[in-house]
Amino acid sequence: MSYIEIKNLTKDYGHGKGVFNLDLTIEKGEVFGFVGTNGAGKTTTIRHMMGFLKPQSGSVTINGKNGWTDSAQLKRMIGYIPGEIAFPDAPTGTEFLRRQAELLGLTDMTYAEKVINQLQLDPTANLKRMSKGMKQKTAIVAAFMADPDILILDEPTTGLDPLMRAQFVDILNEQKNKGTTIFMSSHMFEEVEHTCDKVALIKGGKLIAVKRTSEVKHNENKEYKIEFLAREDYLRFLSEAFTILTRRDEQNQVIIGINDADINPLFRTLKGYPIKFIKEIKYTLEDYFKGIYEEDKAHA
Ligand SMILES: Nc1ncnc2c1ncn2[C@@H]1O[C@H](COP(=O)(O)OP(=O)(O)OP(=O)(O)O)[C@@H](O)[C@H]1O
Repeated sequence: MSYIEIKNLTKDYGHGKGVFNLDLTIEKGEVFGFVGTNGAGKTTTIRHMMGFLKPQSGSVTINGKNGWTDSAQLKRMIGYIPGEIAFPDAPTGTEFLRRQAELLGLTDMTYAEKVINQLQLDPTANLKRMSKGMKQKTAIVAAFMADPDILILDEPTTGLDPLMRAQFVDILNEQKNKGTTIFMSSHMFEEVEHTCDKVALIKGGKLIAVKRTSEVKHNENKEYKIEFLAREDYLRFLSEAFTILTRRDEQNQVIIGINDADINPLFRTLKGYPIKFIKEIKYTLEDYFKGIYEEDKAHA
């Protein structure tokens, strides 16, 4: 049995909204990204995982425990960041975190303080007057402070500036190295591409595909952009035996598609050409899912 199992999960809000027959499995220690546009069903799925919603049909099981009937027990072992943060009434961030720690039976605040420092948060501020980013940072500290075995994070970087996003990725990676199982939603592929082991795409409440990020990174089909210094060289190259994907005549530029096995012949050929530059165009997770999306549309 997988560490987290979502089986046939359905919540039909009507008018095609909700989640439908969702199946997902997450292994212990895996970092799993859950991507979808606004309204795709990410929060609905996560709220079922946290036991805030009862499945209409299907189930969520985490570490052998039922997401609905064992939810009190599960909540104690999961660090959770909700999609919309609504803090209980507390005068300051510090007081809120103190109460959270008390609820969790946490006495050692060393790790909480480490995260506070990493995020450069001043928790002494009035909770109600905190900026969106500060609130988000406070929620991150609250979710991480007990150093839980599972983290369920609903768009955790909302409101964080790029520098703080990078800090957050560092904290995630520390957790990943410790073996924490992490499930995080996002509406951006680039955000999950470098942190997650696997990424799932949800659209209209249905699972479109799941992909291991290493497979995308190590894709053996590459694209290269090459720009030639002289027109005649550019024209001469067009008749070589390479797959030309795009021609940009006015810039003497081509984009070629090539398999790793043919890289050496390419560079041998290019020795006879004065080129301005050659650059690999990285194949991204977004490229992969765009392809799946298009196929899905074509079959719809
Ligand atoms: N209680 C509800 N009653 C009716 N419709 C709902 C309810 N909760 C959510 N929905 C609808 O279900 C769909 C999925 O919502 P959900 O919040 O899960 O999306 P999401 O992927 O988290 O989106 P976002 O990125 O905007 O947070 C949306 O169209 C939403 O309006």
